[in-house]
Amino acid sequence: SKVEARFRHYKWDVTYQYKSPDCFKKLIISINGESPGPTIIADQGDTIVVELKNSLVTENLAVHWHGIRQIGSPWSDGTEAVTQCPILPGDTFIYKFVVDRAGTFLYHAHYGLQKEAGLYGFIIVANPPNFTEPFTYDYDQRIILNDWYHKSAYEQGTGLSSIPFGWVGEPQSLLINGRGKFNCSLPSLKTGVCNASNPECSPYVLAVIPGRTYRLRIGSLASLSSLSFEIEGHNLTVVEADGHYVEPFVVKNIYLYSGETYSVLLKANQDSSRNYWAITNVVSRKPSTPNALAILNYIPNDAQTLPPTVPPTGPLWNDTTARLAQSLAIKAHGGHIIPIPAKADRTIVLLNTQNKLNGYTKWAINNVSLTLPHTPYLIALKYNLKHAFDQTIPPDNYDSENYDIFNVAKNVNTTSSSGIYRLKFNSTVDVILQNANTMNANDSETHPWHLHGHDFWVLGFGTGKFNVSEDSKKFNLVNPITKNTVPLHNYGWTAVRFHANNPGVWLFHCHVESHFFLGMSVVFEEGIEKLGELPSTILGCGETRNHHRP
Ligand SMILES: O=C1O[C@H]([C@@H](O)CO)C(O)=C1O
Repeated sequence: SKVEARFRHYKWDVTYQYKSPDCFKKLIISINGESPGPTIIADQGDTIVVELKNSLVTENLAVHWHGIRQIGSPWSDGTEAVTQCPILPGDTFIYKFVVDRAGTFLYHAHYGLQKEAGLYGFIIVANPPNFTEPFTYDYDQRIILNDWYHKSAYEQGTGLSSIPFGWVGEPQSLLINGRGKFNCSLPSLKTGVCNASNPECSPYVLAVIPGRTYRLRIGSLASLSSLSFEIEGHNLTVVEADGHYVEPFVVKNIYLYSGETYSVLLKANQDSSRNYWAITNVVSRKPSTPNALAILNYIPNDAQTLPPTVPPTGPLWNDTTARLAQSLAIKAHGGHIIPIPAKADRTIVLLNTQNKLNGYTKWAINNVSLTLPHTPYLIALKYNLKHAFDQTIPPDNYDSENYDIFNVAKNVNTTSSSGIYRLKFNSTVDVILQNANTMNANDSETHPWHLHGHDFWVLGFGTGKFNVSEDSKKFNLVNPITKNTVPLHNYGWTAVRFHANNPGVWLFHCHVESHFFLGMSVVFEEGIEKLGELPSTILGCGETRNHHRP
């Protein structure tokens, strides 16, 4: 039984609204009044059409479809300054793309720091009807995790771009399916801004039927935090990661880095006379953000009845070993291994550093902090607008002999550039992400790296400085998982391989929103000459104004 590929049409109006997701009232960015936004539910092969109206009044907008490769539609990737001009206030932009693979994906704003303000959601793509998944379940549920700030995206962006540096700080709360709990009884709060009994911030309730198995699709779109998620008294069996089947493994808690998705199986096999806590907590950074709680409600108990127990506190924030172990445990499911090319045509080593530039704080890759151009790369490359961005090609390596990744660099100054990496079309590329100390002594952060336009094979993770001859021998070429987002653990390295076979221009960046904003990104181009005419709707800014716009 073959189902005809369909068009799925969405009409989204993006507006600011006053909402209290963690009981604290602030302006958030909504889609049709909602945050998290509506879930896109489609079948593999469907064409998604999103008519996106920017009703933010005074702000530009762009939306990225995270994990969708955009094969044949690189202009729909939604990356402002890379694949399109920003959508101006009052304008409507039409995103049109095919969801070519089944799995769990995300979407979120990709202009400035707007993801932080609440524009995010799920994309769930179902398999064809004759396809058998390597596991079974009774019900399919979704959990989207986020961290939450009370300052506006505008205020945060301005702080990050100022001298002295205005760091965004730790988030005020965490949200499970858009609900968290800020402490409204703090004496410093003005009356009326925080209301602990506002129904908008009542905990999310996951109702389960005793004995049944639930597939929980969990995704994180945190702006800063690495998270752990667990359900009191229940194991979780990990079965999918970033839209690929995983050789199942059982965990008590699952770590999620911003931009990752997982499916886990939850069996409702505990004491059905009571409810249980679900919690998410911050890991990797010293937490000063309260955990978010949700309720696992065994039907027919009252959903509002709080579990009789003290909520679990989650794993220790500084247990790097446990987090590395979970990264290493994720392998492609035996029946779903995507064959990996035996070797790479090119290896790019990317050193991640925190730096200064003329007194500003930046993040840099191989001592280059990316500045996004005013003319999107895709358009500049297609129309050969050579002045639109820096033609200097960034380095494939750093001075690894002389760089001490365990200490603050002697000279923390960096450079900035809008230069990009040009990849040979159809070549196989290895990227070694190398972490280092920040500008603070004894400090190295976790960075979730996300690649647009591709999935990559995860070759390996390690601690310390990557050693080419030793560590590359240990790459997993047997059953590596394919993903689009992967953590770079503190003081460690992460190696990935991808096939540069998707004509377009693609960001590869740290998914910590403020780090990307501060330049922690590179840009890959491949096969631009293979692209036909660009849609005129992506034009209109920078040097593209000279090209025809209807
Ligand atoms: O970019 C960052 O800046 C701060 C801190 O290093 C300086 O205040 C922090 O934790 C980051 O991730």
